[in-house]
Amino acid sequence: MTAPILSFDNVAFRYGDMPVLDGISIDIPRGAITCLMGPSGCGKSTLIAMAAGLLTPESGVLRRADGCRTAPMFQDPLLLPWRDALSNVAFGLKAEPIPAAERVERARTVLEETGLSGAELAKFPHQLSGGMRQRVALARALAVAPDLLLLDEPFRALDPPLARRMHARVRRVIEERHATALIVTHDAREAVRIADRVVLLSAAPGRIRAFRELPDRPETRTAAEIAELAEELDALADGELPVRPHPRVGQK
Ligand SMILES: Nc1ncnc2c1ncn2[C@@H]1O[C@H](COP(=O)(O)OP(=O)(O)OP(=O)(O)O)[C@@H](O)[C@H]1O
Repeated sequence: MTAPILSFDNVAFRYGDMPVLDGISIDIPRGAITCLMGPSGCGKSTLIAMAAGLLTPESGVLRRADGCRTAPMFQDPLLLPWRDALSNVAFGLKAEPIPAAERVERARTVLEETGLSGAELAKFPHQLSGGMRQRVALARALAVAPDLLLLDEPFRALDPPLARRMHARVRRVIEERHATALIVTHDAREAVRIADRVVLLSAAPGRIRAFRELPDRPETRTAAEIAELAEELDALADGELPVRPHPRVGQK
């Protein structure tokens, strides 16, 4: 068994005196997509920020594999307002040992794959729609060829056909590069369309409520299977199905 790329061991976190996460133990295995779901305010974004190294657990241990390149994307796309879409993505590649012209070409390719091209690439963040800004932020995360993608509701502002294209794009990145993704979503169908495994958190302070390893590869799931699995996840989240105990979530 290869070591997980990310591992939470009894992690707790609080803002001031408000507990936000408690007793979080999860292993995130390499080469898979894990979706994180749970009620609003249960600490999903906080968990992503900790995984990105921006917040430190109050207690417990959070381990990232040595040399792991992490690319986070937060709910509010943090784009540089004085750079256009192309330059925002190319700027994210600044640390790469490649010539500037190549950075721009790579940025253009990834943006085109997220459905942005032509005049849109020269638009500044304030000239882009919310969905376009989100795609620029997603392109920036994908462009750096990360080992670990941390995506907080990355498809929220996209129309359904575009969201499905982005699901396929993210999956391709994961499979081609044997990368890993931890993705927050509120949408059980979306989770089933993209994920290998789903972690459900309870209401605040977030604890792991349930874990579900999904059968087969997402792209082979039929519409009927997607509907059935999504219904099951919703029922688990609503407490309508018994939660099976697990020794350590996600351990294979
Ligand atoms: N910087 C902060 N300072 C204080 N409290 C915060 C801060 N960020 C988040 N919180 C609080 O921590 C709790 C968890 O927030 P978080 O954003 O992690 O939840 P979430 O599960 O991602 O929510 P949502 O699904 O609505 O995006 C919420 O009660 C929120 O108000």
